[in-house]
Amino acid sequence: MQKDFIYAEPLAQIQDFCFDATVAEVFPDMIQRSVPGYQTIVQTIGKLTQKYQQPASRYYDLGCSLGAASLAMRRQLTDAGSRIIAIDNSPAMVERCQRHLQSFRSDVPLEVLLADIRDVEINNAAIVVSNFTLQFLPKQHRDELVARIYQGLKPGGIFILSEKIVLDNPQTHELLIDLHHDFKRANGYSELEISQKRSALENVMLPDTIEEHQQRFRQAGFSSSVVWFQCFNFCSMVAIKEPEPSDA
Ligand SMILES: Nc1ncnc2c1ncn2[C@@H]1O[C@H](C[S@+](CC[C@H]([NH3+])C(=O)[O-])CC(=O)[O-])[C@@H](O)[C@H]1O
Ligand SMILES: O=C(O)C(=O)Cc1ccccc1
Repeated sequence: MQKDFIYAEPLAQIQDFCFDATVAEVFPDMIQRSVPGYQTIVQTIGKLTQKYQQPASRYYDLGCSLGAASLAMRRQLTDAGSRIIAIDNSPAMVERCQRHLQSFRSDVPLEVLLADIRDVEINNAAIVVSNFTLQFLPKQHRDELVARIYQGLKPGGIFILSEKIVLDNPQTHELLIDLHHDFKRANGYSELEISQKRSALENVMLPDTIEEHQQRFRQAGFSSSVVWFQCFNFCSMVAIKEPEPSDA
């Protein structure tokens, strides 16, 4: 695995963070050392797939990067009539994702699309995953996407949303940022790397509060949601579309 040294040297000017070939090349190391609980979250996407799979359904991975969530879902799917659709708008990510996924054999079809998640139709879905992607969409486009996700889910389907979060309270907000920076330091990032990356993300990654996510879920129509994971300012939620009433 190639190590992430992207922000290790002082940069004269810090460009906005983007998912280009340099980032794609070191991505597994970057995400592992930057996102507390990343591995637990990906594993749990697998567990949730085991529990919420439905026959002849679609599974969407929005902002798939190298396909970690798609792979976690595919390992659990038992119905050959299922189909996984992984989407990313970074050509460097999509190219590497396709290459990576080819090395695993499976009966479940998986297509990787180079597209903007705002332009892709979602339908007949048992599960939609956005694992740290919604936070990169302009704020004014988030409500509409979550509403489309709700519409595209089958009854009893779930939306798994992992996000960096902000808090309304400045004191507790700073505390969680501090703890996250400690986590990065413990994983070998220097003060310079932490501060340069923070600047690069400032204009492109705009996290919401947990309450904003919950309000958006309700507005879209989800009958229930839960924060199933939180470590510092990173969390993962599950929103459930009401199942059809059974005849029994
Ligand atoms: N509008 C968009 N349309 C499509 N893709 C997008 C868009 N905006 C951003 N992306 C893509 O969303 C991904 C976000 S990374 C996801 C990790 C992965 N889910 C994982 O489970 O390893 C999270 C992170 O790096 O913090 C990148 O690959 C972007 O190109
Ligand atoms: O590194 C950070 O500070 C993050 O917020 C997580 C992250 C991980 C990978 C790409 C962009 C942001």
